[in-house]
Amino acid sequence: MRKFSISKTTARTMLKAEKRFNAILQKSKNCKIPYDQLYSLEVVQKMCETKEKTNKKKYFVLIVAAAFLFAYLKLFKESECFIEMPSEASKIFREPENCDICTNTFEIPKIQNISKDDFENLFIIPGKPLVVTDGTKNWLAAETFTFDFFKNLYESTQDDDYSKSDCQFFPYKTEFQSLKDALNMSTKRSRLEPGTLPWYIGWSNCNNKAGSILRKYYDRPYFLPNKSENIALSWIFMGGPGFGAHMHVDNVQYPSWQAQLRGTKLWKLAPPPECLYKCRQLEVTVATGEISKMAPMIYTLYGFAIFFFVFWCALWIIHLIAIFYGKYRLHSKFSPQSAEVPYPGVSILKPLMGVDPNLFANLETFFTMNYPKYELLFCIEDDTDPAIMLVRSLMEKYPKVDTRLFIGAAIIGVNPKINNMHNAYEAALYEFILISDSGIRMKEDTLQDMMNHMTDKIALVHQMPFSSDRSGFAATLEKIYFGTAQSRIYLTADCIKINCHTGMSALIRKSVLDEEGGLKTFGCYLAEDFFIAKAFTDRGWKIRICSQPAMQNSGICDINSFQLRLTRWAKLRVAMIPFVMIFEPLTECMVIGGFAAWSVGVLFQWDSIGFYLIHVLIWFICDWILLTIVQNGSLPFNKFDFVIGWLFRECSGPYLFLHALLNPTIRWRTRVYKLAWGGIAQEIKPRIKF
Ligand SMILES: CCCCCCCC/C=C\CCCCCCCC(=O)N[C@@H](CO[C@@H]1OC[C@@H](O)[C@H](O)[C@H]1O)[C@H](O)/C=C/CCCCCCCCCCCCC
Ligand SMILES: O=c1ccn([C@@H]2O[C@H](COP(=O)(O)OP(=O)(O)O)[C@@H](O)[C@H]2O)c(=O)[nH]1
Repeated sequence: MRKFSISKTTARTMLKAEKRFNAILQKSKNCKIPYDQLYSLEVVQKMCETKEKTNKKKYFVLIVAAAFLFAYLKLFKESECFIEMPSEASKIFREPENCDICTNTFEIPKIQNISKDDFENLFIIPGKPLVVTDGTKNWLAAETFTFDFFKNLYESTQDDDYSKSDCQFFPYKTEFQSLKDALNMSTKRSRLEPGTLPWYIGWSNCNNKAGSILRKYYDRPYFLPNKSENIALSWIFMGGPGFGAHMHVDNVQYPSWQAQLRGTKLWKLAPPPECLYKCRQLEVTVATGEISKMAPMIYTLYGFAIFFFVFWCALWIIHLIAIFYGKYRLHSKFSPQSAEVPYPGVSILKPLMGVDPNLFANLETFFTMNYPKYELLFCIEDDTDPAIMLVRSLMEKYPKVDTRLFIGAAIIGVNPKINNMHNAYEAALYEFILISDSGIRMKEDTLQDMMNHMTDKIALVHQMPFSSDRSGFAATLEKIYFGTAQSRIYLTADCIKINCHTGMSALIRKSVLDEEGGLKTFGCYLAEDFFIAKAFTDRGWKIRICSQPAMQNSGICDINSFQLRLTRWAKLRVAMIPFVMIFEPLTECMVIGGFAAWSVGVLFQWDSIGFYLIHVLIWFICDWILLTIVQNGSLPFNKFDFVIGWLFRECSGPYLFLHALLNPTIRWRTRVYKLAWGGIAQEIKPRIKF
């Protein structure tokens, strides 16, 4: 039995009927009834009729479909596709772009004299845009192609097949229905005269006669590779400002170029939606005579991204050097020198100014040092300074310690610390000088440790600034700063032999300083420490840090004075070494993290926020490791205090540096100075009497 296209109910009925009919056939066979007699049955005749009718219907449908196909092919025989995709649907169903064509492209380069090979390799193959500024040299089109020229051209060539199906006309925002309509606008309007409606139109030329005339006025651009094909269809766009084409997709299969024959045109290239997070919008203004090819290139921003990324990598190397060098150099055990080679004598200069709550205890540590031969030379500028009383009481307490008190400063330069120490320096007995600031606390063996590092080629041994254990947030902050941000640079600089001597505690070979003219030579600088070390290294001597960090233990410990001190130091550094102005802020975790996060976004398309957070976390961990190395024992605060103190320091650091840059005058204790580039200081206000 044949099956027809039928509903389910009908199919079931037919199946039943078929079964019954088969049963009848079987019965008729069993009863030996011939088949031709069955045909006489009414039901069989009806069934045959239905089959014939159905066949006729089928033939009819086939004929109609063939007729439609024939008509369609006749009508649309020029179309490439059997069924055209509606233009809106083609945008939805277009294949996604490979974003490599626009990733890392921030600018459209303007180039001249480009070779065919360069054009092909640098722009065509990677699909990048460019503007060739000498693209239309020797063309007559720039002078010839005017509105009137096109009007005359099309009027004189109208009989050519002007209405070809591939002739396209874009009226944009104008009211024109066709090119003919547009070319018929008033002369005033065509010249964009004030008071007339603006216009901007574009069309593809499909007029063969007009095409061959047009081609006399321009050439194939010189930079197009020989093998590149030229499509005969030319597009012409003209009009005034403000009425240009809207943002659209040019669905062209080949790279295209556009010559700017008159005026200028702003091109905006937007990435397709699938590349929005990888590419950015580009803009370029193409001037008369320039040819632009659409696509981008890596430029200044890319250069910056590489710079920041490399700088960021260098900082991680500095982190590692500081950690490993700190572990190796700091707190190393030493064996005291044998009695046969006795320790040389040391004259210790203690410049004092005023009294703080810890001064007595700090000074006392100098009377109890385990060092065989030294003298203590206290220098106090002002004879009314209460520090005099304090020193005298210590001298009485430790009469066996060789101690002298120098009251009154020599005026040999602007640096008050040098002025204060000058008389004592001149009276010093020993071949080594220890300059030690008032807030420094010594351990019994600190001077031994310093002297142990004073080998033959070394003329200056200094202590890396750190701070003693004190309570309060300001003390925590100080310890975090000196044990992390400053130690990092200090240790790395010492490791790679860069001068970063801070003069709060420095053992100096006096003979070398005398060769430089003594302390007074450095009285013109506020940062005498830096210039002393520089003079030594210039003479071929080495400087190095000892294994014990300097324990600053001033009794004045508050956030404001700490920040003022850091700002003052920053001003000194900037004046002495101007490159610090740019590089120092970049050594800050939060600042370089931001730049590096941006860089990796540009260079590798990594997620900037995630990168930044990981950067801060690892930086934080490295700082914690370094701080524990510098402390070499349990810290006087817990991890939570460290987190708060560290965040405060890291966030305030860049601000303090900026503040230092914006306010270059320097206030140091009772005096105010200004610094010239190079570090020479000048006092600008008379001394303030407290
Ligand atoms: C790729 C890396 C580039 C690195 C750029 C480095 C920028 C510097 C960053 C941080 C600064 C930390 C510097 C270390 C300590 C400086 C402390 C300081 O400023 N001290 C000055 C003031 O000291 C007091 O001055 C008055 C005196 O009487 C007191 O007794 C002193 O305590 C001091 O004058 C300056 C000393 C030297 C400063 C040198 C700074 C340049 C450091 C460049 C190091 C580069 C290391 C690069 C590692 C790769
Ligand atoms: O006018 C001054 C300023 C400072 N000093 C001494 O110089 C050393 C460093 O001073 P300060 O601690 O103020 O400098 P900082 O370490 O903050 O740069 C200390 O011993 C001060 O007593 C001095 O003798 N006269």
